[in-house]
Amino acid sequence: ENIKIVTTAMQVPERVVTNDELTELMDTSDEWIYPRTGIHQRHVVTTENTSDLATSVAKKLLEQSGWGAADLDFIIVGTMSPDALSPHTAAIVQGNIEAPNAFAFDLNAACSGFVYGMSVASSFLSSGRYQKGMFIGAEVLSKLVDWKDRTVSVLFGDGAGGVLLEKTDEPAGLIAEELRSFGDRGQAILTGRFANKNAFAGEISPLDPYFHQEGRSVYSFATREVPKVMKKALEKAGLEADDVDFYLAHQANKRIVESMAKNFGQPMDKFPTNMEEYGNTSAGSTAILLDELRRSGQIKPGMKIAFVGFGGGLAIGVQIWQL
Ligand SMILES: O=C(O)C1CCN(c2ccc(-c3cc(CO)ccc3Cl)cn2)CC1
Repeated sequence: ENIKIVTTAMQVPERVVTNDELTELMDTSDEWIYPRTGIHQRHVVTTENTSDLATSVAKKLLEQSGWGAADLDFIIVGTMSPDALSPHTAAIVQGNIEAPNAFAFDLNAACSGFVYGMSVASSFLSSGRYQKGMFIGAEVLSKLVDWKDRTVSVLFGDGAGGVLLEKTDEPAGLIAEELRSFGDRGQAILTGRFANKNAFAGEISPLDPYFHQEGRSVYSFATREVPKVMKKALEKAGLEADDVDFYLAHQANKRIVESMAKNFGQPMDKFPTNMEEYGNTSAGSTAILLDELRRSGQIKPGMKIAFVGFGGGLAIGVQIWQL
């Protein structure tokens, strides 16, 4: 079954925080942050929560496509920073845009959330059970980091991006995917841990809920394991690296994206980056990049695009699409 990405949209909070502004909060500098990460600034919420960013994306998607909210069969939100466990963020969006025929749920695959979400959404459509769907990657990571911890708070940003998908007769759709998990290495990226406090467990030491990562081991995970998964997806697609027009990699770290491009012998302009502006927005990052490239006309129908997610879990997801 063929599937079309009908349109894309993004939403980032107004408030920009530059590396220089962070030096007022903690002992850091642009000279430390930028060379290691490629990040100059990030957008941070002031009043909005994850569902607000996602709702803005949803409204733009409907406006741009001419679809009515009642046309939607489902709304999936990929997030590791939901407003709450209940109601889940996708349900809040469904209520906000008044989409009576859409069932909604969140999925959490951390920074692979966009790819895993596109996999689930496209599978719903390929099954023939549903016709029109919305997938949004949305994060407010600023609530998960300790803003006194300069090793991680400088890496992340808030933002959301999404797509509308529908079945089509056109020769467009998912060509191949490879989704992998590495649960044995999960301790390398931690956040949002909360301790059990039931009346029967006796004294439990509280867990700190903040973001912690073993930068070096995640870095080597990303540079060693991700290329293997990309090669597997290309193999399944019967494609060579040169056949793909753009590789949209999770925007965690510019050095990692550069090493991927080098690994595949591709020019950097096939591995566009925008972490300079947004930092790492986890499940939002690939969707935001896709929207910017579609709006600038760099990504067009007929192209072959690879989405490459990697991060918390640890997990990796690669999908190759024919637009
Ligand atoms: O300390 C240093 O010199 C540097 C500072 C920057 N580093 C890293 C390492 C890993 C990540 C990362 C994080 C996530 C979590 O969403 C997902 C995916 C990745 Cl690849 C981001 N930055 C390496 C060490």
